[in-house]
Amino acid sequence: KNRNLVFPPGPKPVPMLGNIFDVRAKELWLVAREWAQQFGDVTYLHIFGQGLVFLNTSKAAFDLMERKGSIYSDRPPLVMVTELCGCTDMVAFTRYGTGSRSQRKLMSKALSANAVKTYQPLIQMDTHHFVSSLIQTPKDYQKHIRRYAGGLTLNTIYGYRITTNNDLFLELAEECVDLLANEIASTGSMWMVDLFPFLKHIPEFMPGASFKRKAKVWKAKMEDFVEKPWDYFTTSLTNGTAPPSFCSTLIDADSLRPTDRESKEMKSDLQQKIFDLKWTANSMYSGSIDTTVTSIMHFILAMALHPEAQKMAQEEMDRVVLSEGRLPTFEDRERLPYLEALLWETLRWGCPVPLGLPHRLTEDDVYDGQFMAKGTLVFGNIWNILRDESIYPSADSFNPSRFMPSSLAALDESTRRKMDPRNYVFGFGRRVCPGSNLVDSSNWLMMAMMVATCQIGKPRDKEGRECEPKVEFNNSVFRTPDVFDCDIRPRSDKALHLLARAELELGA
Ligand code: HEM
Repeated sequence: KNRNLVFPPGPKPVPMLGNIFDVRAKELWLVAREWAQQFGDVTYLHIFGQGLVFLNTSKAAFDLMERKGSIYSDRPPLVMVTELCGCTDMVAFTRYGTGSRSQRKLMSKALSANAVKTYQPLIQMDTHHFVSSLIQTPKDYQKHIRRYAGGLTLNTIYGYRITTNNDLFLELAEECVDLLANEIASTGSMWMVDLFPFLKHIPEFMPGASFKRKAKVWKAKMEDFVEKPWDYFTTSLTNGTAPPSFCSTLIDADSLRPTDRESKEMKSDLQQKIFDLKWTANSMYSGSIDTTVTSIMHFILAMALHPEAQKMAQEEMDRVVLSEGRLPTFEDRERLPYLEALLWETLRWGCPVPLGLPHRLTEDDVYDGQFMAKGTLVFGNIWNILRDESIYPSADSFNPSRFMPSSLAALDESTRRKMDPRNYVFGFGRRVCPGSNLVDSSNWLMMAMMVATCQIGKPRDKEGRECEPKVEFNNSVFRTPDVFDCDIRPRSDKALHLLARAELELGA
């Protein structure tokens, strides 16, 4: 409409196809950072005319996704994820409107800072169990982390207790979350059917319709992922054996057995409530597993690669907590500033979801004289923001001291506020991650317990010499390291003794 308006700058597209050859499925954030360095605050690309925008600075991300939240909060209408694989009502994919709002309301209730306090005993028990298993079989560290992450959510959400690393619900969840992140809704590779929705009508047997055959298999898995834990919950609720959980606080057994006394409207309200609850529960479950696993793996990696940071955290822990003959609890948080700094730096350095999830623009917009069309997919370039040298000098290095009160005190208030990585790692605006309070608590205790009881180092060769671990990232949405070699052992007999005693006390 206005010929003076230009799109934001970006890599040169080829005719018709656009930037299809610039966008890659794995570690797209590395290329997105190079674009940020070349093109500035905002990068624009298109694939077959579908606009993609990367907001490369905290200012651009807040100006648009926060301040203009009413038009930057939709999600893309992905045909493959929603219509073909049946995930329309998973919160991360819900369109902006009443559906996503009512589910988010339920989640903010369940995951508010106050509500999370009520989960602390459970978090404590699962964390102790995790650390004990880690010390017993350190080589299986990734399996233990997965069990911890899945177990904690299954327990808090459905009241389901995992008893083995091969639990069926856990395996199903892992498979489905992996499919979602790396196949069905992978950030860097789009399905043709998402760009050309009419393709969904191609019959399954036709050449080129392999996506439909895949979707059929995946849809069945996704149904199990949503229904099976829910069935477990409703059965235990009607049997009267359900322990307290997110679901049990929001619905009672009588509501699951509607009688003839209820009017049609009451029945349909109830059905809607059950539907919302079932999908909200699944959304929290699916949203928490890979992100939690990723952030804990980053911590183990950081400790293996940076012994000086581990030593400082251990010295603080010994002085403040272990000297009192006990292990850390949530009450110690204020008195452990280095551990706090370690938590922040691990989130910043590791950056579990480097490009967040795409937001969809619902009206044409102009930012700094640059035009963005309705329908553009907008990514907060969290990776680039957390490596901004003006906020985090020597941004590629792991340096928790940058967040110590003494370093922060030397900065002005606005820079201090800007530095907190929790402003960015959980995304932006009205779709910001609802799990941040839970992560803040559970990751803190996890790190505190590992610092108190474990010695984490680089792997050793046959002669016992330290060697560099091979670290690779092969994911598309989450920055999860592939399993890497490392050396994890108990810190001391004292730590082992305290752990055994605490486990007895907690009944973990
Ligand atoms: C270190 C851990 C975590 C990180 C770094 C993280 C990060 C994120 C990010 C970047 C987003 C996208 C936000 C946006 O679109 O702007 C997101 C969305 C989401 N997260 Fe998390 N998350 C974590 C843990 C969790 C946990 C523990 C839960 C649940 C208990 C959870 C549930 C969700 C859900 C349901 C969404 C979709 C929200 C929506 O679309 O409205 N996340 N998360």
